[in-house]
Amino acid sequence: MEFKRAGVIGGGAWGTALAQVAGWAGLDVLLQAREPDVVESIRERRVNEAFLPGVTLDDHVSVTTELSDLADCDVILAVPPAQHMRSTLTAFAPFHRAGVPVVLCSKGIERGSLKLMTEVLAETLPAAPAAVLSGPSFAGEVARGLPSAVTLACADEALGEELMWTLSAPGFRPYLATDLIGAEVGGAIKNVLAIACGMSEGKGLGRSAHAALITRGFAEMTRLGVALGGQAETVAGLCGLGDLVLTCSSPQSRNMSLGLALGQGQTVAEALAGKRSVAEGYESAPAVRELALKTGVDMPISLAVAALLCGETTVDAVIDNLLSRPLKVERD
Ligand SMILES: NC(=O)c1ccc[n+]([C@@H]2O[C@H](COP(=O)([O-])OP(=O)(O)OC[C@H]3O[C@@H](n4cnc5c(N)ncnc54)[C@H](O)[C@@H]3O)[C@@H](O)[C@H]2O)c1
Ligand SMILES: O=P(O)(O)OC[C@H](O)CO
Repeated sequence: MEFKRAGVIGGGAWGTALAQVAGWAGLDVLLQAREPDVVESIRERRVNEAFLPGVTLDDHVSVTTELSDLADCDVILAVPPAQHMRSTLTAFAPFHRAGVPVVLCSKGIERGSLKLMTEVLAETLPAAPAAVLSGPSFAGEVARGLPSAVTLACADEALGEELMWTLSAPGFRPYLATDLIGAEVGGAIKNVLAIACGMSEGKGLGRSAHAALITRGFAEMTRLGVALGGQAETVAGLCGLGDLVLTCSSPQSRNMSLGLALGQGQTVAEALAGKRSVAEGYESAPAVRELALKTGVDMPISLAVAALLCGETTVDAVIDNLLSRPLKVERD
């Protein structure tokens, strides 16, 4: 099947960057944004000034506020914040045609249900073949054409291959996988771990602590991925380890910069005040904690971040607790 018209749901930074990539790939792209100011700024100035300033959009990209306008698209990229995925897909359901694939591009775990985005998709658009696009990719870099590589996971290998070619563009390289769970878990957990790395940076704990957090955090995301039915090899790819390294290494990351602010002494409310953009680690951390407790997976760093974000502890107590855990073998 050849895809010609892509609908992108979610006019935040990443939805806009992916619309840009799809436009470069030669697709006719319709970007759906909720905010009238976003639609106006793209229509009039070809720039999403609210969420992706400074990037002029490709001529193949047009914009709408209406989900119904995406009814004739032959592939959909779903890019709302993870906590709004269910309501967004439910609103889109009347306009979805059976068999039109949905590529899930958001990173998070739904609070309350503790579900992955593929589970949310299966419940809201059961006739949609699912794919997951996830990996180390800052929207601003991707939308400017800087090189990046991501995992594109799809259980149907032929469809996955078609989507891989469809969504590849100069500088944007999707790598194929079939393990959707592994791809999703990596993207969701790295956001929580990036908050921990930011805190460590903000407290001035040094590069050694940073490397230890990344490595032990990677062990946490791998354990959870495997417990949920994913493969350790997938988590070790771009969607897991790759994204963990990126997100934990740059204050360009909203999650890492939230952690930095907390490490420097701001409260959660102060650090999030006035932000229009999403820090998915903050949103998903309580669900990650519940999921770890439910599955019996040992995730001390993620649990500590969740406790801090929920106001149950302090940065200093988190550090003390992590450093006083019993010593153990490295590989368990
Ligand atoms: N920004 C990046 O570099 C990047 C890269 C890869 C993946 N992602 C993922 O993409 C997803 C979207 O992030 P983003 O960076 O594009 O967002 P953003 O922070 O740039 O913008 C916030 C988005 O939230 C939407 N929103 C707010 N309230 C909503 C509601 N009630 N219902 C539906 N949508 C609502 C806004 O319309 C806007 O699109 C996240 O899961 C994020 O982890 C982001
Ligand atoms: O800014 P963040 O922390 O949401 O990270 C953006 C992307 O997920 C990086 O791959």
